[in-house]
Amino acid sequence: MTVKVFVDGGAGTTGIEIVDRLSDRADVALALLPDERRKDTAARADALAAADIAILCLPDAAAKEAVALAGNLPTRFIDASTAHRTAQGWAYGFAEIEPDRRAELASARYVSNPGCYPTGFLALVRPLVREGLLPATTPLVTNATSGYSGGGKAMVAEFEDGEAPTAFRGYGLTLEHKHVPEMMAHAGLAVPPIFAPAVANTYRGMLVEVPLHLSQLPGRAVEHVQAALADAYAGSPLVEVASLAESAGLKALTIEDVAGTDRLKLYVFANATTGHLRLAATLDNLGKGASGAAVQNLNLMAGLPETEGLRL
Ligand SMILES: NC(=O)C1=CN([C@@H]2O[C@H](COP(=O)(O)OP(=O)(O)OC[C@H]3O[C@@H](n4cnc5c(N)ncnc54)[C@H](OP(=O)(O)O)[C@@H]3O)[C@@H](O)[C@H]2O)C=CC1
Ligand SMILES: CC(=O)N[C@@H](CCC(=O)OP(=O)(O)O)C(=O)O
Repeated sequence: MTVKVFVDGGAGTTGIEIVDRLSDRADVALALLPDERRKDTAARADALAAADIAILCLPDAAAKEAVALAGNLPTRFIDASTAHRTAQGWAYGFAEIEPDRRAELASARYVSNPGCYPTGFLALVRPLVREGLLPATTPLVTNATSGYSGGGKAMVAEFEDGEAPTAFRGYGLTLEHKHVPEMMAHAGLAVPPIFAPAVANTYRGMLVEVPLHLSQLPGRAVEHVQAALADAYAGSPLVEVASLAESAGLKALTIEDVAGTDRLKLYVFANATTGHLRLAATLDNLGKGASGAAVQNLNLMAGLPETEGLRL
C-alpha cells in the first residue's frame, strides 16, 4: 500500500525534516509544491484534495486555512502547529501518553502533533497524575531549554546570520506561553503550570525539567515515581526511562543527550536527605518534538510500522 502525503509548509524547518524522513520510502508517495507555488492557495487546495494525509508545518493561521480548504473532502490531517492541540474533534498525537492513544490515532481524521516542550513535560507528568501519585491540584513549575531551531526559520536566521545574539536566554517573561493550555489539558492538571522556557545557542535538542518536593506526592517514595514512568512506557520503541541507578551515576545531563534522534529519554534525579526530586526529559525539538512525532503519527494513521523512517 502507498499512502499519498502532502507536506504543506515543506520548505520550513519542521517540514524539511519531515520530507527527509519520507523521501526515500516506498510506502509513501510524497507531494510537495514547487517554491514559486507553495503559498498559492489554489495549488495548496489541489494538493490537499489529492492527498490521503496532509501534514501541516505552517503558522497557526495558515494551518487553519488548510483545514478549511479541504472542506468536506476525506483528506486526513496531521497539524504540527499549535492551532488544534486542545480543539474538539482533534486527536492529540502523542502515541505513548495514554494506553488507548495508538488505536485512536489509527482511525482519526484530524490529528494534532504535540508541542515540543509539552512532549517532555507531559511525558513526565501525565503518568503520575493518571496513576494518582501527583494530585491534579499540584501547582507545578517547569523550566526548559530548546535549541534555536525551535523558533523556526526566523530564529535560525537570528542565531546564524551574523553574530549569534546570545549563548543562552530565558524568555516567556510575561508568564504566558502558547504551550501552557496544552500542558494543563493533556496532563489532566487543575492548575496551570508555571513555564520558564529558554533557548540555547545550539541548533537542536531540548531539556525539560519538573522539580518536585517528595511531599507533593503524598505517601510516595522516589522508587514509586520511577516505576510509574517505567511502567507507562514499557515496550515503547521511542521512550526510554532511565533506572534510578543510571540517573544517580550521571554528573550532568545535556541538551544534546538524544539530539539527532526521534527518541525521548526520561530521568528521575533524587536526594533522599532533602526529599528533592528533579524529573527531566531530553528530546530533539525537531525529532520527537515535531517532525519525528509527525512521521510516527503518519505511520499509525496509515497502518504502517510505527517507527518506519524514524531515527532511533
Ligand atoms: N521548529 C520546531 O522545533 C517546532 C515547530 N513546530 C510548529 O511547526 C510549525 C512550523 O514551524 P517551523 O517549521 O519551525 O517554522 P518555519 O518558519 O521554519 O516554517 C514555516 C513554513 O511555512 C511557510 N508558510 C507560511 N505561511 C504559509 C502559507 N500561507 N502557505 C504556505 N506556506 C506558508 C513558511 O514560508 P516562508 O519560507 O516563505 O517563510 C515556512 O516555509 C509551527 O506551527 C510551529 O509551531 C512544532 C514543534 C516544534
Ligand atoms: C525556542 C522557541 O522559540 N520555541 C518556540 C516553541 C516551538 C514552536 O513554535 O513550536 P510548537 O509550539 O509547535 O512546539 C516558542 O517558545 O514559541
